[in-house]
Amino acid sequence: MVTKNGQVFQGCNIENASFGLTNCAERTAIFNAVSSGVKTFEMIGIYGETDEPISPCGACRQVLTEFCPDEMPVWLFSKTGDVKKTTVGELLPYHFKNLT
Ligand SMILES: O=c1ccn([C@H]2C[C@H](O)[C@@H](CO)O2)c(=O)[nH]1
Ligand SMILES: [Zn+2]
Repeated sequence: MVTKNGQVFQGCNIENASFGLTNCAERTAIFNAVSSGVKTFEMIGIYGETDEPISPCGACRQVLTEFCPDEMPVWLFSKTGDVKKTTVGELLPYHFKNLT
């Protein structure tokens, strides 16, 4: 995750024996930044050991929408170097927003 002021916060998949509690790399990176007091983001790159560019799960998409603007670039990478560029808003259209 690259912040507006040029910092880079990394994340990794943090697995748990109770699978649903696993924290994906994307959310780890966001929480890493937020827990360091940084909440303005420029772009995120997501890498997977996959044949196709990896795609974030629904939970990470929701968290991305809450901390990042819809137009923020999201770069998806595969193990072979293929790259796909998308945005937070494209990944989760019509997303839930806090209305209060
Ligand atoms: O089969 C899979 C698919 C995705 N991820 C994780 C790795 C990384 O945290 C995130 C990327 O979206 O998903 C896995 O661990 N296993
Ligand atoms: Zn995820």
